[in-house]
Amino acid sequence: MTAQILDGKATAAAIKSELTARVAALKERGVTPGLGTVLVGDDPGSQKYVAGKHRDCAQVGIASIQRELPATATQEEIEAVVRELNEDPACTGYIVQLPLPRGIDENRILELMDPDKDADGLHPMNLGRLVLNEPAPLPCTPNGILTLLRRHGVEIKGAEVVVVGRGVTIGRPMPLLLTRRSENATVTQCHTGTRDLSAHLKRADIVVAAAGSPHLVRPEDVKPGAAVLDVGVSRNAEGKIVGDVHPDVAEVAGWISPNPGGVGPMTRALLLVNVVEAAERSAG
Ligand SMILES: Nc1nc(=O)c2c([nH]1)NC[C@@H]1CN(c3ccc(C(=O)N[C@@H](CCC(=O)O)C(=O)O)cc3)C=[N+]21
Repeated sequence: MTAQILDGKATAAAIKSELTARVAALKERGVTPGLGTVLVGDDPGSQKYVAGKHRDCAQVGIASIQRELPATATQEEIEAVVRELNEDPACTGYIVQLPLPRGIDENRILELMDPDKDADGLHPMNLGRLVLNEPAPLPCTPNGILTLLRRHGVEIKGAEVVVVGRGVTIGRPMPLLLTRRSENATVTQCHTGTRDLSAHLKRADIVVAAAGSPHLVRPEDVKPGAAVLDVGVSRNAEGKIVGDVHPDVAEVAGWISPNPGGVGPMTRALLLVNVVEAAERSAG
């Protein structure tokens, strides 16, 4: 038996088609959602991700606002672009592509953003709202993972979930989403300081592998039938994506998210959801 696929590509396509109708309805009310992106430097990976986001926007009818700065841009120059997007009524939501070049204070840039235009859900105000159970744009990757599980009928309520990683975009917010009353999962967060990762993984009904450590999750550590989400993005010598989950895990797991084609497309789809929801709120 081999695991069933948590098909991020197909699920993202379904979400985008639902959004197309909501965007059309907004336009009839005179509001066009617009996604802004701020890209600093010329990292090919970042350029590719940002290009993908604008392609998604075009598909659902969201306007694109692209701002690019050279790798030599100063803190003040990046902040000026952020202030400009805060003021721009055509920009209903935006992201600052991370990471920013060395020497730039990333947190200061994020704090300067208008929290109501935060399409990533990573502004400190919105992370605070998440902790306080207040409505807020949700971090795209954790929300994408949750949506992927829900739409494949994987039971979250009561599940033992192990999150591997404690990064700001996935590891830290993921347990906050999973432990809401609406989800009711039980979460263990593991990280590089965890003494016995295998022991935790073996008990998990759902594994979210977001450590950025190639093939960290091995088949002998996975409970038969578990759902395993591979969020890791490392690259091998040929430039191909290597995930945090060993390919043989598919022989043991009940569900597995391919990588690519799993969590990545879902992250992009949930970004669009945040943009459309912000525009709907601003339309009243
Ligand atoms: N402010 C900010 N927000 C982000 O959401 C953000 C960021 N900065 N910095 C970088 C990471 C990375 N990230 C990805 C999103 C989609 C794919 C994706 O769709 N990947 C495709 C394949 C892409 C390929 O083949 O290279 C897939 O998994 O199928 C990948 C990576 C968003 N990030």
